[in-house]
Amino acid sequence: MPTAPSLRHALLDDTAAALGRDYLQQLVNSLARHSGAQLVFISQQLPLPVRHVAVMVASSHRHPGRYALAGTPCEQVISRQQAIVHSSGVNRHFAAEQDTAWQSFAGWPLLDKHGHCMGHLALFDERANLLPDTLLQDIAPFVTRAAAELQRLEHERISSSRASWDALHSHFLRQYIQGQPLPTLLGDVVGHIEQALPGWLCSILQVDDTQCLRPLVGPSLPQAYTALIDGLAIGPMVGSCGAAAWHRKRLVAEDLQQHPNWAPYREQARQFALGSCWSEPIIDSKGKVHGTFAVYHHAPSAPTLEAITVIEDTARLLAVLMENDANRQALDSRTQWYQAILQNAADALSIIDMEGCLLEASDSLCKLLGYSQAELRQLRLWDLVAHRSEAELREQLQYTSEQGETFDSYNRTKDGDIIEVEVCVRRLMLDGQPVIWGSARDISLRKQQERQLREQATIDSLTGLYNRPTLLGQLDALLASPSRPGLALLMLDLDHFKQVNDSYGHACGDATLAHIASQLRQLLGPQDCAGRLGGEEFCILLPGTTPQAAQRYSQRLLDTIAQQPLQFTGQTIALTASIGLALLEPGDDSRSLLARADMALYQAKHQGRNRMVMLPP
Ligand SMILES: Nc1nc2c(ncn2[C@@H]2O[C@H](COP(=O)(O)OP(=O)(O)OP(=O)(O)O)[C@@H](O)[C@H]2O)c(=O)[nH]1
Repeated sequence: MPTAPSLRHALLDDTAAALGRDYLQQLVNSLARHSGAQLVFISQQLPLPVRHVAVMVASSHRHPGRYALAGTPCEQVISRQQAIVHSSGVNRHFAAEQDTAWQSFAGWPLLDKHGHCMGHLALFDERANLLPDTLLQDIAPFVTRAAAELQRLEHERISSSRASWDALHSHFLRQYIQGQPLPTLLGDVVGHIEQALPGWLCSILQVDDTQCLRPLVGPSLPQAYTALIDGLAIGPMVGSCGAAAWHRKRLVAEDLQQHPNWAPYREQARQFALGSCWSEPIIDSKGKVHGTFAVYHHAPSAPTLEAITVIEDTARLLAVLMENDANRQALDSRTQWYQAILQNAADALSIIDMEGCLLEASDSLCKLLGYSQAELRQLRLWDLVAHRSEAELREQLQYTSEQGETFDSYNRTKDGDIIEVEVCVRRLMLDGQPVIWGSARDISLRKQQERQLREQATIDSLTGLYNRPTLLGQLDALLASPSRPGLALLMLDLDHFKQVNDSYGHACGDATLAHIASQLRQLLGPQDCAGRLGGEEFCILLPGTTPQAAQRYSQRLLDTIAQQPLQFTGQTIALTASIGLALLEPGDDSRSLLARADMALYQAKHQGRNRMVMLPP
């Protein structure tokens, strides 16, 4: 055995130019050569099962390969993370059943920068007192360097395995984007992991809206076990997955028979031969816990750094997939909802771009205008709107606000009919482009009804002449005009109309009134107007007339009535009427004018009927 400085120098010389695995090999060779030890090796902790190591580099083929630490002096080195030297009698430190001739032993733990033990450097010899007391000190810098090289190799291995995981993750994301359904993908992810890492039994659980666990994937777990988990509420002490989801952080139960969270489930764990369960919550970008990704082993086991990396990366991938899928589902149901609105809306809905092209049209719009969806998409707004030019409509598209506006418009149908519509428009952004959302309602019927109502309110339905309020309104309007041109007001009343009703019936009376109205209408000039004031009494306004012309008109009217009797159901009914005529005088208002005409009519009746009377002013 060389002296301490020369051992250090010898090791330094032998290992100076080496790196990584070469360094470790040179180190054990050099140490064996210069110490004279029969076996020097460096081990690495195995991920599984726990407390096993594998010899990585050795100075001789007498090394044990993979072995359990229990019952060996190496166990103390690794579990206590302490260097140990036995100058003699190390065979007593082996378990009784291990028959070994080793006398001298020295072991150093190889720690990573976090203090985690990666393996150890061991020296064995069958001779006692071979190793100097200063060995621990002398070799310390080489142990540090060996640990660094081991860690570097481990990082290299992890990063190359990570690169292949990353590639796998990209593959799954691509598959998802291409439309692969989520359940299939989750099954594929787990399948890949279980194939790459023998002994891993993976499961993906979902946390549902009621905060209960729902198994999604777990091909290698017994079905009866999966069924037990189904519906379990998450909680701070609920196994590994329930607790991981609850605390939103990884929960590693290395030994299910020991871990407090598994106390209620120990029997099941034994029954299904489950030894450990490491569970990682699946948390999306918004912090929502979608579920858990868990790894079981049949034997108790602790995850290595690499295993943790795989678990974390997988949970991250699952979070992306599950978050996107939830968004996709929400979007799908929203899109379906919009489609349902679009297709079932009573109003005609459309989305139009700034060029007037129809991007979307509801079935009700097709029905309203008589076009098919395909035909509508070939048309522009100006093909469908009547009475407005393309330029006007383009301008309106530009100035439509986000708040929206409502107005009446006219649409042209495929058959060329014009329909009146009430339109509601509003500016929206669609895929980053401004568009106009429009809703049109056919108001032709409403407008027609409004017109009818207006007519009913102004026209006497039996005769088609103005009714009393309208005629009096016309009179007021004429009197209010600043020029106040000459105006004659005729009050006409049928003679003995009661007898017509009594002799021929009420229907004949009605026909009589309509007959008189038609005769009256034929004699009206373009400025004149006539109305039925009630019963068999009519009123005629002759604006811009003279007394003579008004008298002539009155006489012509009386003559026409008398000379053109009513023909009713084969019977000829002779009719006459009386007229009271009043001419507008200065200072007259409608009341005084009407009163004078009334008075004149009364006199006409009194004087024998079938005549016209005009009272002097
Ligand atoms: N058929 C019909 N009869 C009406 C209507 N409005 C009023 N009458 C009838 O018209 C008649 C008016 O009778 P009177 O006021 O006595 O007038 P008259 O018989 O014409 O006699 P004089 O005016 O004095 O010549 C009544 O019998 C009313 O019932 C109507 O809309 N239709």
